[in-house]
Amino acid sequence: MRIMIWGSGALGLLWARRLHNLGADPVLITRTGRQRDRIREEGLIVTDDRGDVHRCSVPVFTPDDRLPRADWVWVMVKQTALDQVREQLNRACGPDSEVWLWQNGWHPQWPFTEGTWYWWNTVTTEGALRESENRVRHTGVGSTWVGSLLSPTGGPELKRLPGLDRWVFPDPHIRDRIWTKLAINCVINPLTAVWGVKNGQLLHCKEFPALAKGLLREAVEAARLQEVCLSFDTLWEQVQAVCRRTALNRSSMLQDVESGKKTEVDFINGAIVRTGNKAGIDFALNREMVERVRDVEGTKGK
Ligand SMILES: NC(=O)C1=CN([C@@H]2O[C@H](COP(=O)(O)OP(=O)(O)OC[C@H]3O[C@@H](n4cnc5c(N)ncnc54)[C@H](OP(=O)(O)O)[C@@H]3O)[C@@H](O)[C@H]2O)C=CC1
Ligand SMILES: CC(C)(CO)C(=O)C(=O)O
Repeated sequence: MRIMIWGSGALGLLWARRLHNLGADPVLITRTGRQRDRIREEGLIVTDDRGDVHRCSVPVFTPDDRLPRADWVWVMVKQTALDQVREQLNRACGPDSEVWLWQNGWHPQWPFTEGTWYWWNTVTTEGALRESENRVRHTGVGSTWVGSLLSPTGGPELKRLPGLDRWVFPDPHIRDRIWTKLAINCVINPLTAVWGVKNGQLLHCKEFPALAKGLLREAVEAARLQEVCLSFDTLWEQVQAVCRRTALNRSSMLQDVESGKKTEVDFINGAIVRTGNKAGIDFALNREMVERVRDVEGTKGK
């Protein structure tokens, strides 16, 4: 069973070690030759959730190397790189390959259908932080769900990798789960990025409750347009719970802003705005978040 992890960032490095431990045959893909060579020379180093440090080595390539065929390709790049990777996948996918998409947010062309391969979407509540080219820290133990956006009964055969079912669960309603996470992210991510605060600090900001509830109301309405039924009250509870549980974390959007990278805002708040636009509705608060995050993107050095 060969699983190719396309994208050697936080999630990719975390899962490479986990798959290695499960006895799978993981292969990592890095964007740059520099990261590939570093992982080849030094291995990858994972600090687990208890603070113990583990080292392991796995085969690693760049997309331009000659790639082995993979049974499953786990695409673990940000949404901002997904279109580029999509065009490169035939370098590793055969007719029977299955592609798992691990991104937060909603891509405007989902569900993907190109190629002969199956496309699966996942949602994960794991937390991982990349500390260097070959080092990652497991910051939060969570679970992962996988399913098909096209058919509730579709999904990968998880038994192909014994032990995987400890972390990954089939979900016939993966669209609902994606939109639930997107709704939570549409509040926490832009506000932490724009105000420059950690997740827990949001709860102490005076403007937070009104703004968060306004963003959530729009998210619930957008989800309805995507045929997903979300409960506003449940989401508001979940947002506050995530802020408390991850109080000391810098959201992924804040981290991207701080390191001068493009954020995933177009696929989170932007997905809500686009869904509204198609129905002739202006989701003004989410639109404002897209604009405000774009304003701070690129203002900090790399
Ligand atoms: N980290 C987490 O805890 C969680 C992340 N997610 C989601 O998972 C996705 C991945 O997140 P995360 O791992 O944190 O992101 P990272 O930015 O840490 O990693 C993404 C990796 O993709 C690489 N990459 C970009 N373009 C290519 C390419 N063309 N070919 C190969 N590799 C490429 C980047 O390389 P380079 O650095 O060289 O640009 C980087 O190493 C995101 O959508 C995120 O929202 C979801 C839940 C939790
Ligand atoms: C849940 C949250 C907000 C945790 O930081 C997250 O998913 C992110 O940072 O992208």
